[in-house]
Amino acid sequence: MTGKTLYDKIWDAHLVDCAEDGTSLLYIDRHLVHEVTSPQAFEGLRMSGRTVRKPGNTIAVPDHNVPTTEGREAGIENEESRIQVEALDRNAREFGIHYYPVSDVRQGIVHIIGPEQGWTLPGMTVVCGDSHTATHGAFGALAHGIGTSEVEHVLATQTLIQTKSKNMKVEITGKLAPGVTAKDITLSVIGHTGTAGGTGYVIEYCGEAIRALSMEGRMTVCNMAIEGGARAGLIAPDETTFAYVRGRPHAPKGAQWEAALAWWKTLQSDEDAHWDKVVTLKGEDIAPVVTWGTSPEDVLPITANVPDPSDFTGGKVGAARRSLDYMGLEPGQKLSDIEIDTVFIGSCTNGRIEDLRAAARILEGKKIKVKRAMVVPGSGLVRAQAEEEGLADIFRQAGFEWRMAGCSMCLAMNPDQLAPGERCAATSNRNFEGRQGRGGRTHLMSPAMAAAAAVTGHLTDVRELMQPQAEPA
Ligand SMILES: CC(C)[C@H](C(=O)O)[C@@H](O)C(=O)O
Ligand code: SF4
Repeated sequence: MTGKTLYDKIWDAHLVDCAEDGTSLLYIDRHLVHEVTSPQAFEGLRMSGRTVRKPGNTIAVPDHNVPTTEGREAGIENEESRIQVEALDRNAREFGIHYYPVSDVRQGIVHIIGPEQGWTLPGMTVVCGDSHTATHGAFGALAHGIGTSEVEHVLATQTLIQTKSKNMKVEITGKLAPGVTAKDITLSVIGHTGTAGGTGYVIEYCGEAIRALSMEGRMTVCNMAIEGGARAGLIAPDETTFAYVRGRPHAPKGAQWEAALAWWKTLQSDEDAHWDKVVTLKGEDIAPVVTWGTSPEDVLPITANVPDPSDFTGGKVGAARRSLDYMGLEPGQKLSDIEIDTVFIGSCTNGRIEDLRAAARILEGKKIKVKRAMVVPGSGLVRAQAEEEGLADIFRQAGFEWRMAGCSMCLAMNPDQLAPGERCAATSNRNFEGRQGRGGRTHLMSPAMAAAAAVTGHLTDVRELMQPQAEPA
């Protein structure tokens, strides 16, 4: 008998039933809810006279539609947005689930506050009506993004119908060079596999370069598993994970902590586990990257040039031509010559404290050369910590707007939007047409790279701005 992968282990531990055709019923430990994909689900419960099966394991927060300017408690102007947030307010109170309203300092992007509050723990099944639920896989939790009808199903039953995916291993060997971050890893993997490379798989990220990442970095990597087509992303829990989780408000305490820890330590893929697909990248080969097109797979090292559509084959020729047309770029142009109008630092990919620190390190003592730049911390607590550490002052002095927590310009469901043709260096995860506002042009990159673009006014190799590191004694 072959061994099990981490995915197999969590799956088996939550399997309630499996039909002959493979249709399975999984028990769900945590259900995270936001205002966009939940109104009809709660309405469905109401209409059928049902309640939430496990209100104590269900956590709601408004994030996509919330304004990020101060005084936002006064209300939301846009009617559609206001209706969604008001519905969540009402549903959370009526169904008695945990709730973090905008007035609560713990409010933030759902995928940031789950881990922050200790709701996300190793070995759990976590679901949310949101594709970037993959983020929680950084803890060695099996985290599925689900649709609104599934949200209703989980609310009512605390279970989810799934068929099992195949196992894919993505190994990043060796060490990252200075200036290279988790975002560069995850974008480079998608550049390598394509946005469909993970279709039908759950990815486990492993290897020395992954082990060396902080929890923040691991969340950045897993966040984008979905952009590579995978059902979920996972990283086996280790001492870094346990240290992050310990003491969080909803993490187990005392004897329960000890018992949980003993189980968590078994959550690794066995040596002889079977992998249906394996991808290996060398950490040393990964460069700071940026996207040039309208898909996350359109990614290149910052030292490269804009590609020529004729470099591609098949359907990609036309896709590249359309991308370049939309992005207003010429083949052969140096990526580092592309001028930027706006910088957006935030999102569930890169809106955590370490991301803000990395950007602030580049910005310290400098001024922005772009038309506008904003930092949108991923949660109220990230914002408070950044203020305490003096990062907010660095951002403000550089000319950045210092905002309240939410999804913001990651997808422009609130007033934070690009104008047609406006070009943005963004730390988020999707560069689709119109993603940040109709006609807006998005280049994805790491927080340090976004900060570098802010101070030079064009896409920039962050390594040119880094202080030389002192040699260790
Ligand atoms: C609005 C929501 C359903 C959507 C998602 O599922 O990912 C959003 O969070 C996004 O990033 O596009
Ligand atoms: S920050 Fe962006 S990617 Fe993340 S949940 Fe919000 S809209 Fe989706």
